[in-house]
Amino acid sequence: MAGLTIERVTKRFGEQCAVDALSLDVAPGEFVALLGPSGCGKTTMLRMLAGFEPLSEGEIRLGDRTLASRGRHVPPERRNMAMVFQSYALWPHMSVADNVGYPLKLRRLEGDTYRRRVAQALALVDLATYAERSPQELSGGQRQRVALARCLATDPEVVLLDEPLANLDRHLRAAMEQSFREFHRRTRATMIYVTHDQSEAMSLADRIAVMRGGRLEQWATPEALYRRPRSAWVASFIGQGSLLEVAAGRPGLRLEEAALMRGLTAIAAERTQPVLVRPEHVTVLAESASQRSLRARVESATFRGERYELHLRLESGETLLAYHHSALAEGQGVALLLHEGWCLEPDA
Ligand SMILES: Nc1ncnc2c1ncn2[C@@H]1O[C@H](COP(=O)(O)OP(=O)(O)OP(=O)(O)O)[C@@H](O)[C@H]1O
Repeated sequence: MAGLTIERVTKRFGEQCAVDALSLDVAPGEFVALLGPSGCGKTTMLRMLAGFEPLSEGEIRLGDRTLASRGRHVPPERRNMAMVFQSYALWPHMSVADNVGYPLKLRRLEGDTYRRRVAQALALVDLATYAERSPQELSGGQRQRVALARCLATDPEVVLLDEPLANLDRHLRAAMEQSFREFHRRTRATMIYVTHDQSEAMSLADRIAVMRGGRLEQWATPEALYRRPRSAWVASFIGQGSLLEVAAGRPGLRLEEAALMRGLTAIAAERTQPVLVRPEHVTVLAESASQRSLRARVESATFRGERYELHLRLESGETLLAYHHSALAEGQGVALLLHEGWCLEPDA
Protein backbone atom coordinates (compact mmCIF):
# COMPACT_ATOMS: atom_id res chain seq x y z
CA MET A 1 0.00 0.00 0.00
CA ALA A 2 1.42 3.36 -1.02
CA GLY A 3 1.14 6.76 0.63
CA LEU A 4 -0.38 9.75 -1.11
CA THR A 5 1.50 13.02 -1.46
CA ILE A 6 -0.25 16.26 -2.31
CA GLU A 7 2.32 18.97 -2.91
CA ARG A 8 1.37 22.62 -3.30
CA VAL A 9 -1.64 21.68 -5.42
CA THR A 10 -3.45 24.66 -6.87
CA LYS A 11 -6.58 24.82 -9.01
CA ARG A 12 -7.80 27.98 -10.68
CA PHE A 13 -11.10 28.38 -12.51
CA GLY A 14 -10.48 31.59 -14.45
CA GLU A 15 -9.81 34.30 -11.86
CA GLN A 16 -10.97 32.16 -8.95
CA CYS A 17 -8.56 30.03 -6.95
CA ALA A 18 -10.60 27.01 -5.74
CA VAL A 19 -7.60 25.21 -4.17
CA ASP A 20 -4.58 27.25 -3.13
CA ALA A 21 -1.15 25.59 -2.69
CA LEU A 22 -2.51 22.69 -0.63
CA SER A 23 0.06 20.21 0.73
CA LEU A 24 -0.76 16.96 2.58
CA ASP A 25 1.22 13.80 3.25
CA VAL A 26 -1.19 10.89 3.66
CA ALA A 27 0.24 7.67 5.13
CA PRO A 28 -0.60 4.31 3.53
CA GLY A 29 -3.93 3.03 4.88
CA GLU A 30 -4.73 6.30 6.62
CA PHE A 31 -8.33 7.58 6.86
CA VAL A 32 -8.27 11.30 6.10
CA ALA A 33 -11.16 13.76 6.09
CA LEU A 34 -11.21 16.99 4.08
CA LEU A 35 -13.41 19.22 6.20
CA GLY A 36 -14.64 22.74 5.60
CA PRO A 37 -17.65 24.90 4.80
CA SER A 38 -19.38 24.94 1.42
CA GLY A 39 -17.16 26.30 -1.35
CA CYS A 40 -13.82 25.80 0.45
CA GLY A 41 -12.49 23.55 -2.34
CA LYS A 42 -12.95 20.04 -0.86
CA THR A 43 -14.69 18.51 -3.86
CA THR A 44 -12.29 20.16 -6.30
CA MET A 45 -9.35 18.62 -4.39
CA LEU A 46 -11.03 15.19 -4.47
CA ARG A 47 -11.73 15.48 -8.20
CA MET A 48 -8.06 16.32 -8.83
CA LEU A 49 -7.05 13.23 -6.84
CA ALA A 50 -9.46 11.10 -8.88
CA GLY A 51 -8.13 12.57 -12.13
CA PHE A 52 -11.40 14.21 -13.22
CA GLU A 53 -9.82 17.66 -13.03
CA PRO A 54 -6.31 18.70 -14.18
CA LEU A 55 -4.16 20.72 -11.76
CA SER A 56 -3.12 24.32 -12.38
CA GLU A 57 0.05 23.83 -10.31
CA GLY A 58 1.65 21.38 -7.91
CA GLU A 59 1.94 17.63 -7.89
CA ILE A 60 0.06 14.50 -6.73
CA ARG A 61 2.01 11.27 -6.13
CA LEU A 62 0.95 7.76 -5.08
CA GLY A 63 4.06 6.16 -3.64
CA ASP A 64 6.80 7.24 -6.03
CA ARG A 65 4.47 7.39 -9.03
CA THR A 66 3.49 10.89 -10.19
CA LEU A 67 -0.24 10.93 -10.98
CA ALA A 68 -0.58 14.60 -11.82
CA SER A 69 1.58 17.65 -12.26
CA ARG A 70 1.58 20.50 -14.74
CA GLY A 71 3.04 18.31 -17.46
CA ARG A 72 1.47 15.00 -16.51
CA HIS A 73 -2.06 13.68 -16.10
CA VAL A 74 -2.65 9.97 -15.47
CA PRO A 75 -6.28 9.25 -16.49
CA PRO A 76 -8.74 8.21 -13.72
CA GLU A 77 -8.95 4.55 -14.78
CA ARG A 78 -5.16 4.15 -14.42
CA ARG A 79 -4.83 5.61 -10.90
CA ASN A 80 -5.98 2.54 -8.95
CA MET A 81 -8.44 4.71 -7.05
CA ALA A 82 -12.20 4.34 -6.64
CA MET A 83 -14.73 7.04 -5.87
CA VAL A 84 -17.97 6.83 -3.89
CA PHE A 85 -20.49 9.60 -4.57
CA GLN A 86 -23.17 11.23 -2.45
CA SER A 87 -25.79 10.07 -4.98
CA TYR A 88 -24.53 6.41 -4.93
CA ALA A 89 -24.54 6.46 -8.78
CA LEU A 90 -25.99 2.94 -9.12
CA TRP A 91 -27.54 1.64 -12.34
CA PRO A 92 -31.27 1.18 -11.60
CA HIS A 93 -31.83 -1.41 -14.34
CA MET A 94 -29.06 -3.74 -13.08
CA SER A 95 -29.16 -6.10 -10.10
CA VAL A 96 -27.05 -5.36 -7.03
CA ALA A 97 -24.51 -8.02 -8.12
CA ASP A 98 -24.27 -6.58 -11.65
CA ASN A 99 -23.73 -3.09 -10.25
CA VAL A 100 -20.90 -4.37 -8.07
CA GLY A 101 -19.41 -6.34 -10.97
CA TYR A 102 -19.64 -3.52 -13.49
CA PRO A 103 -16.10 -2.16 -13.02
CA LEU A 104 -14.76 -5.74 -13.20
CA LYS A 105 -16.51 -6.25 -16.56
CA LEU A 106 -14.84 -3.06 -17.79
CA ARG A 107 -11.55 -4.75 -16.87
CA ARG A 108 -12.68 -7.83 -18.81
CA LEU A 109 -12.86 -10.13 -15.80
CA GLU A 110 -15.16 -13.14 -16.37
CA GLY A 111 -16.25 -16.54 -15.10
CA ASP A 112 -15.35 -17.80 -11.64
CA THR A 113 -12.91 -14.99 -10.85
CA TYR A 114 -15.61 -12.44 -11.64
CA ARG A 115 -18.25 -14.20 -9.52
CA ARG A 116 -15.86 -14.70 -6.61
CA ARG A 117 -14.79 -11.04 -6.54
CA VAL A 118 -18.43 -9.84 -6.61
CA ALA A 119 -19.43 -12.28 -3.84
CA GLN A 120 -16.47 -11.23 -1.68
CA ALA A 121 -17.23 -7.53 -2.11
CA LEU A 122 -20.91 -8.03 -1.21
CA ALA A 123 -20.01 -10.15 1.81
CA LEU A 124 -17.68 -7.43 3.04
CA VAL A 125 -20.58 -4.97 3.31
CA ASP A 126 -23.00 -7.64 4.62
CA LEU A 127 -25.19 -7.65 1.52
CA ALA A 128 -24.56 -11.20 0.23
CA THR A 129 -28.26 -12.08 0.38
CA TYR A 130 -29.25 -9.00 -1.64
CA ALA A 131 -27.24 -9.89 -4.76
CA GLU A 132 -30.21 -10.42 -7.09
CA ARG A 133 -32.30 -7.47 -5.91
CA SER A 134 -32.65 -4.23 -7.81
CA PRO A 135 -31.17 -1.11 -6.15
CA GLN A 136 -34.70 0.36 -5.94
CA GLU A 137 -35.65 -2.35 -3.48
CA LEU A 138 -32.96 -1.22 -1.03
CA SER A 139 -32.81 1.47 1.66
CA GLY A 140 -30.52 4.50 1.28
CA GLY A 141 -27.95 2.97 3.63
CA GLN A 142 -28.00 -0.34 1.76
CA ARG A 143 -27.55 1.48 -1.55
CA GLN A 144 -24.53 3.27 -0.19
CA ARG A 145 -23.12 -0.10 0.92
CA VAL A 146 -23.62 -1.41 -2.64
CA ALA A 147 -21.62 1.60 -3.86
CA LEU A 148 -18.90 0.74 -1.34
CA ALA A 149 -18.88 -2.90 -2.51
CA ARG A 150 -18.61 -1.76 -6.11
CA CYS A 151 -15.54 0.35 -5.36
CA LEU A 152 -14.08 -2.48 -3.30
CA ALA A 153 -14.44 -5.05 -6.09
CA THR A 154 -11.61 -3.40 -8.01
CA ASP A 155 -9.28 -3.59 -5.00
CA PRO A 156 -8.26 0.09 -5.11
CA GLU A 157 -5.29 1.50 -3.24
CA VAL A 158 -7.16 4.72 -2.52
CA VAL A 159 -10.90 5.21 -1.95
CA LEU A 160 -12.26 8.73 -2.47
CA LEU A 161 -15.59 9.53 -0.82
CA ASP A 162 -17.56 12.66 -1.63
CA GLU A 163 -20.04 13.40 1.20
CA PRO A 164 -21.25 9.78 1.08
CA LEU A 165 -23.72 10.21 3.96
CA ALA A 166 -25.25 13.52 2.94
CA ASN A 167 -28.48 11.95 1.64
CA LEU A 168 -29.17 9.83 4.72
CA ASP A 169 -31.12 10.71 7.85
CA ARG A 170 -29.38 11.18 11.19
CA HIS A 171 -29.97 7.66 12.58
CA LEU A 172 -28.84 5.97 9.41
CA ARG A 173 -25.76 8.18 9.28
CA ALA A 174 -24.63 6.90 12.65
CA ALA A 175 -25.08 3.28 11.51
CA MET A 176 -23.28 3.99 8.24
CA GLU A 177 -20.35 5.58 10.06
CA GLN A 178 -19.90 2.17 11.64
CA SER A 179 -20.03 0.53 8.19
CA PHE A 180 -17.30 2.88 6.93
CA ARG A 181 -15.14 2.07 9.93
CA GLU A 182 -15.59 -1.65 9.30
CA PHE A 183 -14.92 -1.18 5.59
CA HIS A 184 -11.70 0.66 6.35
CA ARG A 185 -10.59 -1.87 8.93
CA ARG A 186 -11.15 -4.79 6.56
CA THR A 187 -9.64 -3.26 3.41
CA ARG A 188 -6.87 -1.08 4.94
CA ALA A 189 -7.25 1.11 1.83
CA THR A 190 -6.17 4.75 2.09
CA MET A 191 -9.39 6.74 2.35
CA ILE A 192 -10.02 10.41 1.59
CA TYR A 193 -13.41 11.49 2.84
CA VAL A 194 -14.96 14.85 1.99
CA THR A 195 -17.49 16.28 4.43
CA HIS A 196 -18.69 19.56 5.89
CA ASP A 197 -19.92 17.74 9.00
CA GLN A 198 -17.33 18.09 11.76
CA SER A 199 -18.75 15.35 13.96
CA GLU A 200 -18.59 12.88 11.06
CA ALA A 201 -14.98 13.84 10.33
CA MET A 202 -14.05 13.65 14.03
CA SER A 203 -15.54 10.20 14.54
CA LEU A 204 -14.12 8.61 11.37
CA ALA A 205 -10.80 10.12 10.45
CA ASP A 206 -7.26 9.44 11.67
CA ARG A 207 -6.37 12.97 10.56
CA ILE A 208 -8.42 15.92 9.34
CA ALA A 209 -7.45 18.61 6.85
CA VAL A 210 -9.50 21.68 7.76
CA MET A 211 -9.92 23.84 4.64
CA ARG A 212 -10.98 27.43 4.31
CA GLY A 213 -11.17 29.42 1.07
CA GLY A 214 -9.06 26.85 -0.81
CA ARG A 215 -6.29 26.88 1.80
CA LEU A 216 -5.29 24.42 4.48
CA GLU A 217 -6.18 25.96 7.83
CA GLN A 218 -4.98 23.05 10.00
CA TRP A 219 -3.88 19.42 9.47
CA ALA A 220 -4.09 17.32 12.63
CA THR A 221 -5.71 14.40 14.45
CA PRO A 222 -9.31 14.94 15.67
CA GLU A 223 -8.08 15.14 19.24
CA ALA A 224 -5.41 17.73 18.44
CA LEU A 225 -7.95 19.82 16.52
CA TYR A 226 -10.27 19.75 19.50
CA ARG A 227 -7.63 20.42 22.15
CA ARG A 228 -5.25 22.62 20.21
CA PRO A 229 -7.06 24.42 17.38
CA ARG A 230 -4.71 26.89 15.72
CA SER A 231 -7.05 29.77 15.07
CA ALA A 232 -10.33 31.16 16.32
CA TRP A 233 -11.85 30.07 13.02
CA VAL A 234 -10.90 26.39 13.49
CA ALA A 235 -12.06 26.56 17.11
CA SER A 236 -15.47 27.81 16.06
CA PHE A 237 -15.73 25.05 13.46
CA ILE A 238 -14.72 22.11 15.70
CA GLY A 239 -16.80 21.25 18.76
CA GLN A 240 -18.49 23.68 21.11
CA GLY A 241 -16.82 26.43 23.07
CA SER A 242 -16.54 30.14 23.77
CA LEU A 243 -14.00 32.72 22.63
CA LEU A 244 -12.97 35.19 25.31
CA GLU A 245 -10.26 37.85 25.56
CA VAL A 246 -7.61 37.34 28.22
CA ALA A 247 -4.61 39.30 29.53
CA ALA A 248 -2.28 36.31 29.60
CA GLY A 249 -0.61 33.71 27.40
CA ARG A 250 0.22 33.65 23.71
CA PRO A 251 -0.99 31.55 20.75
CA GLY A 252 -0.39 27.83 21.29
CA LEU A 253 -0.28 28.01 25.08
CA ARG A 254 -2.62 26.32 27.54
CA LEU A 255 -3.69 28.45 30.50
CA GLU A 256 -4.40 26.74 33.80
CA GLU A 257 -7.17 27.94 36.08
CA ALA A 258 -5.26 30.53 38.12
CA ALA A 259 -3.67 32.31 35.13
CA LEU A 260 -6.90 32.16 33.14
CA MET A 261 -9.07 33.57 35.93
CA ARG A 262 -6.55 36.33 36.64
CA GLY A 263 -6.26 37.17 32.94
CA LEU A 264 -10.03 37.38 32.53
CA THR A 265 -10.50 39.81 35.40
CA ALA A 266 -7.84 42.27 34.11
CA ILE A 267 -8.93 45.59 32.65
CA ALA A 268 -10.37 45.48 29.12
CA ALA A 269 -7.42 47.25 27.46
CA GLU A 270 -5.05 44.50 28.60
CA ARG A 271 -7.24 41.63 27.46
CA THR A 272 -6.06 41.17 23.88
CA GLN A 273 -5.27 37.45 23.62
CA PRO A 274 -8.16 35.28 22.25
CA VAL A 275 -8.71 32.17 24.35
CA LEU A 276 -10.95 29.18 23.77
CA VAL A 277 -12.85 27.81 26.77
CA ARG A 278 -14.65 24.50 26.28
CA PRO A 279 -17.93 24.09 28.21
CA GLU A 280 -16.61 21.03 30.06
CA HIS A 281 -13.97 23.30 31.63
CA VAL A 282 -16.52 25.59 33.25
CA THR A 283 -18.00 24.99 36.71
CA VAL A 284 -21.14 26.90 37.67
CA LEU A 285 -21.40 27.77 41.37
CA ALA A 286 -23.82 29.63 43.61
CA GLU A 287 -23.37 33.38 43.09
CA SER A 288 -21.75 34.03 46.42
CA ALA A 289 -19.39 31.08 46.11
CA SER A 290 -15.88 32.40 45.98
CA GLN A 291 -13.71 35.45 45.69
CA ARG A 292 -11.80 33.81 42.88
CA SER A 293 -14.82 33.33 40.65
CA LEU A 294 -16.21 35.30 37.71
CA ARG A 295 -19.77 36.57 37.78
CA ALA A 296 -22.34 35.97 35.05
CA ARG A 297 -26.05 35.99 34.33
CA VAL A 298 -28.01 33.10 32.79
CA GLU A 299 -29.41 34.06 29.38
CA SER A 300 -30.89 30.65 28.58
CA ALA A 301 -30.88 27.07 29.82
CA THR A 302 -31.60 24.31 27.30
CA PHE A 303 -32.37 20.74 28.33
CA ARG A 304 -30.14 18.26 26.46
CA GLY A 305 -31.12 15.04 28.18
CA GLU A 306 -27.97 14.22 30.12
CA ARG A 307 -27.37 17.87 31.07
CA TYR A 308 -28.43 21.48 30.63
CA GLU A 309 -26.64 23.79 28.26
CA LEU A 310 -26.32 27.27 29.73
CA HIS A 311 -25.73 30.42 27.71
CA LEU A 312 -24.21 32.91 30.12
CA ARG A 313 -23.39 36.62 29.89
CA LEU A 314 -20.23 37.68 31.74
CA GLU A 315 -19.87 41.08 33.37
CA SER A 316 -17.48 41.98 30.53
CA GLY A 317 -20.38 41.52 28.10
CA GLU A 318 -18.84 38.36 26.57
CA THR A 319 -20.93 35.20 26.24
CA LEU A 320 -19.95 31.82 27.65
CA LEU A 321 -21.32 28.31 27.11
CA ALA A 322 -21.40 25.98 30.13
CA TYR A 323 -22.92 22.62 31.06
CA HIS A 324 -24.84 22.13 34.29
CA HIS A 325 -26.68 19.26 35.99
CA SER A 326 -29.86 21.21 36.71
CA ALA A 327 -31.97 23.96 35.18
CA LEU A 328 -31.29 27.58 36.18
CA ALA A 329 -33.72 30.45 35.73
CA GLU A 330 -33.18 33.03 33.03
CA GLY A 331 -31.71 36.18 34.52
CA GLN A 332 -30.31 34.34 37.55
CA GLY A 333 -26.83 35.38 38.70
CA VAL A 334 -24.11 32.72 39.00
CA ALA A 335 -20.42 32.50 39.85
CA LEU A 336 -18.01 30.61 37.61
CA LEU A 337 -14.70 28.84 37.72
CA LEU A 338 -12.92 28.34 34.39
CA HIS A 339 -10.42 25.52 34.72
CA GLU A 340 -8.47 25.86 31.51
CA GLY A 341 -8.28 27.75 28.23
CA TRP A 342 -6.37 27.39 24.98
CA CYS A 343 -4.75 30.51 23.46
CA LEU A 344 -5.46 31.00 19.75
CA GLU A 345 -3.95 32.89 16.87
CA PRO A 346 -6.10 35.89 16.08
CA ASP A 347 -8.15 35.44 12.92
CA ALA A 348 -6.55 36.58 9.70
N1 LIG B 1 -16.05 23.71 -12.77
C1 LIG B 1 -15.98 24.86 -12.09
N2 LIG B 1 -15.92 26.05 -12.70
C2 LIG B 1 -15.82 27.22 -12.01
N3 LIG B 1 -15.77 27.29 -10.66
C3 LIG B 1 -15.83 26.14 -9.97
C4 LIG B 1 -15.94 24.87 -10.62
N4 LIG B 1 -15.97 23.90 -9.68
C5 LIG B 1 -15.89 24.55 -8.48
N5 LIG B 1 -15.81 25.87 -8.66
C6 LIG B 1 -15.68 26.89 -7.57
O1 LIG B 1 -14.59 26.54 -6.76
C7 LIG B 1 -14.90 26.75 -5.39
C8 LIG B 1 -14.72 25.46 -4.61
O2 LIG B 1 -15.74 24.56 -4.99
P1 LIG B 1 -15.86 23.07 -4.39
O3 LIG B 1 -17.03 22.41 -5.05
O4 LIG B 1 -14.56 22.41 -4.48
O5 LIG B 1 -16.19 23.39 -2.87
P2 LIG B 1 -16.69 22.41 -1.73
O6 LIG B 1 -15.88 22.74 -0.55
O7 LIG B 1 -16.67 21.01 -2.20
O8 LIG B 1 -18.17 22.89 -1.51
P3 LIG B 1 -19.52 22.03 -1.21
O9 LIG B 1 -19.37 21.51 0.20
O10 LIG B 1 -20.60 23.04 -1.33
O11 LIG B 1 -19.58 20.94 -2.23
C9 LIG B 1 -16.33 27.27 -5.34
O12 LIG B 1 -16.30 28.66 -5.18
C10 LIG B 1 -16.90 26.88 -6.67
O13 LIG B 1 -17.85 27.82 -7.10
